[in-house]
Amino acid sequence: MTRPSANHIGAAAALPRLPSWTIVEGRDAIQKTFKFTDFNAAFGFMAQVALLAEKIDHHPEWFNVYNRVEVLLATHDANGVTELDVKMAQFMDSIAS
Ligand SMILES: C[C@H](O)[C@H](O)[C@H]1CNC2=NC(N)=NC(=O)C2=N1
Repeated sequence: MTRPSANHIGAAAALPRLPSWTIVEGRDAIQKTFKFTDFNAAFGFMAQVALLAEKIDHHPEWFNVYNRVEVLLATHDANGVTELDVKMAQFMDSIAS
């Protein structure tokens, strides 16, 4: 797999391709809260994302309580949103049920 570009594109440019995500206030980042049936489903989601994160060396900021996973995506090296974040967001959407 080719690693997507880590060039800065910005949250506003990413959002049209990610309709269910929102822009973070005061920071160039995007966010979404995922809800699952239970902790097992939430943690299964996180485990799948963790495998991609290691593969592309790009890691989400997230917070989990029981069936809820709050995700924030940004590329620290670029000080904002890049194609890596778009890819990660699209992958999360594709595996969340
Ligand atoms: C040194 C290492 O390549 C970097 O810290 C990687 C790892 N994971 C990362 N994750 C995210 N979200 N942004 C980064 O800039 C980033 N950089």
